[in-house]
Amino acid sequence: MFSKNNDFLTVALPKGALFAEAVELLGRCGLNTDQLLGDSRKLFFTDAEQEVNYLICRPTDIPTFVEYGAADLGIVGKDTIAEQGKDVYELLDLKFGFCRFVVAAPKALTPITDWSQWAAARVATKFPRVAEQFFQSKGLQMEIIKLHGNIELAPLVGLADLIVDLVSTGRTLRENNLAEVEEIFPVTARLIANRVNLRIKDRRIGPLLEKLKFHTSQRHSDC
Ligand SMILES: Nc1ncnc2c1ncn2[C@@H]1O[C@H](COP(=O)(O)OP(=O)(O)OP(=O)(O)O)[C@@H](O)[C@H]1O
Ligand SMILES: O=P(O)(O)OC[C@H]1O[C@H](OP(=O)(O)OP(=O)(O)O)[C@H](O)[C@@H]1O
Repeated sequence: MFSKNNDFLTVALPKGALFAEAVELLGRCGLNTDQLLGDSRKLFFTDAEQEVNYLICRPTDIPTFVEYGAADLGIVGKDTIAEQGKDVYELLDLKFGFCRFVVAAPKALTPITDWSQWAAARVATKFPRVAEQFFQSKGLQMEIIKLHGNIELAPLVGLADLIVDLVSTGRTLRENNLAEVEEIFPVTARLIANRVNLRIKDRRIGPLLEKLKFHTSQRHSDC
């Protein structure tokens, strides 16, 4: 059962691309993650011995669970944090989930050297806030079109002129005849905390944070 005992630490984990590495990192820090490794449809797990609850959440929902204190800690990409601007405390760069926010365009139209010719262009993205801020910093007022995925389709079918999206290997751009125009900022997974619970549960969060710092610094020097 999910424990509502206040001594328990509740950690929100992102299902999907970041899940396996998040679980592996917590395991390295001494948490018993065995329950998380099975093929289960359960959305929460409780480790009564270590007094930890784990919530399995959609990545985009992690900041909400943490902001409201339903989870004390969460693991989520910097992309999601930047886009949502929720009131959560970003504790640590976990140094996995490496990717980059980029502007991309149909390959034939790149490189773009003169942005003034793109004023009022249509930009498809899952991240309207990040896109808006980037183009505003260039003094450009673009028409931002919010999509929920497969953003690379938009320029191919004339829905948009440009996209703002995450790139890791670059394969999705390449296979859809798009090319990177400009990097916006790099992205990694981050540890976030509820601002109030961070103080109240310092006894639980402090030691875990120290272990995570140690293991993420090791990880960096491994690369
Ligand atoms: N190609 C990639 N390479 C590395 N990391 C990535 C890549 N794509 C996304 N990520 C990172 O993984 C996080 C989760 O991505 P994932 O695709 O699992 O979920 P999502 O579909 O974006 O979330 P949701 O289902 O809540 O909309 C992203 O927020 C980003 O930080
Ligand atoms: O550079 P690559 O290694 O090809 O990775 C980039 C792709 O990964 C992400 O998509 P995801 O798989 O999360 O699907 P989505 O389009 O539904 O967000 C991102 O939105 C790109 O489409």
